Amino acid sequence: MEEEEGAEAGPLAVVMDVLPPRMTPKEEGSLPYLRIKDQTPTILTKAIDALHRHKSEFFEKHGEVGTEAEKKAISLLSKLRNELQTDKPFLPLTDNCLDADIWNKYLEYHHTLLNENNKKISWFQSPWLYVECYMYRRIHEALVLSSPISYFDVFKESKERNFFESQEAIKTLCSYLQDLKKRIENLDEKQLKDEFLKLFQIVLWGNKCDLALSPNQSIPQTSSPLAVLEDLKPYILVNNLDYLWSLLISRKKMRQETFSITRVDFIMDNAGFELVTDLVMADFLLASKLATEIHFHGKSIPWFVSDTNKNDIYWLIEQLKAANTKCMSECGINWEYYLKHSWIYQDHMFWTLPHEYCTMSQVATDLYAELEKSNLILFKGDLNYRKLVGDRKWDFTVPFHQALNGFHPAPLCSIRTLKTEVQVGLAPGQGEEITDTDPQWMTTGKYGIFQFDGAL
Ligand SMILES: O=P(O)(O)OC[C@@]1(O)O[C@H](CO)[C@@H](O)[C@@H]1O
Ligand SMILES: [Mn+2]
Repeated sequence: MEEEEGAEAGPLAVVMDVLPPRMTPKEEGSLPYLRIKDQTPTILTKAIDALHRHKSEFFEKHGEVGTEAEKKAISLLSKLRNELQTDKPFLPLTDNCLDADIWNKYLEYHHTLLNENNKKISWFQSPWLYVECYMYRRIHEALVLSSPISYFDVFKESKERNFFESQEAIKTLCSYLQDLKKRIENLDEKQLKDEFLKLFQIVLWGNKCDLALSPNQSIPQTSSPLAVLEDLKPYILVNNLDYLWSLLISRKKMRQETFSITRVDFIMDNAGFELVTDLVMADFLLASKLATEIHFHGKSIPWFVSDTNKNDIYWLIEQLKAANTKCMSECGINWEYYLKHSWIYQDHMFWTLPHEYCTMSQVATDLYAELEKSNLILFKGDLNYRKLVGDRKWDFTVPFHQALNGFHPAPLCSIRTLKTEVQVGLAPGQGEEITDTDPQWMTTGKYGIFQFDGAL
């Protein structure tokens, strides 16, 4: 057990005096160790390759200054890769971005936690969540310091490739949505619930597609995403979708008398196919009147290779509008309109800090207050889950509510395929039973959860 860090958690330290230790790459052979050792250098190498490939574009746009900037960014990223591989201490950020101060304070704070046996804040000695987030922030710093090409997203091409390679699945989904919207008014409650459950499962399995886990390969959705849902049901380890349905349908029924709005927030994860599933779900929630207001929360900088930022959404919509399949272009036109008029896109810097979510009410008071206005917050993906439960070595049976450690802005649900060894809220014996038949169950993205917390 680890002592809670008062400086970071503030008053929370009083509520929770002991917490399980955080995941860390310290131990050779552990999953965090292997991911930092093998996967992150590959991600950096691919980022460097992306800059190389755009050399002539930088020259055409900016002349010699562009070429110099490309060289500078490459040398900063190579230096970063070297720091990582030789386990050098973390350096403070030197750019002038708004969050640099918070990052540097976080580094200082981790220094204050050090004791005799734990000598430095470095790539293999620090909490894994911090190490990974720090790497993506340093990649951003390398670009920021390389003006005039600071705008360049080193992961853009991989995100775009995922979209193109998932064309068939995207077409199937768009066509399904357009057809569903035509008949939605005539569905009875049971039929509507069936569609709700079906689309949410598509959203869940869409999270298999992240690119940080397999930097060398894109995982496109080639088969029909709808046809495989029944076969995948046994892999849903926690299924609280009924709570989500009860919450939204009861608000819809009572809305006339009591509630004026039902607000659903998506804390988004990956671009490409997964993003399409989010937009399909949002469109369905509004068309079915299960929700009246949708907020999307994206990342403000390139993050964990495939995470969605504002440009990725607008790029996707342009692609859909230009598609020569009617259902896709219709989705593109509708979603562009919704983003102008009703869907709200926000990208708070907190989402790209290394902090676990139980600190949000102190570190990002404004964002916490914003989320308190929601009626249901959907946290997409593995990284969001790690931040929700603090990336700690919890027992499988610890209740989700407890692992959230005081983070309860509104009813929330994690929708995540398992890619790291963090999981709470399982039935007694459930985790051990799966380990017997499938020892890799926590890391392959084969299993998923819909895990809800909140009052109904
Ligand atoms: O959040 P996502 O996109 O579902 O997954 C992100 C991820 O692949 O990146 C990290 C790689 O080590 C892990 O947190 C996780 O496995
Ligand atoms: Mn992601």
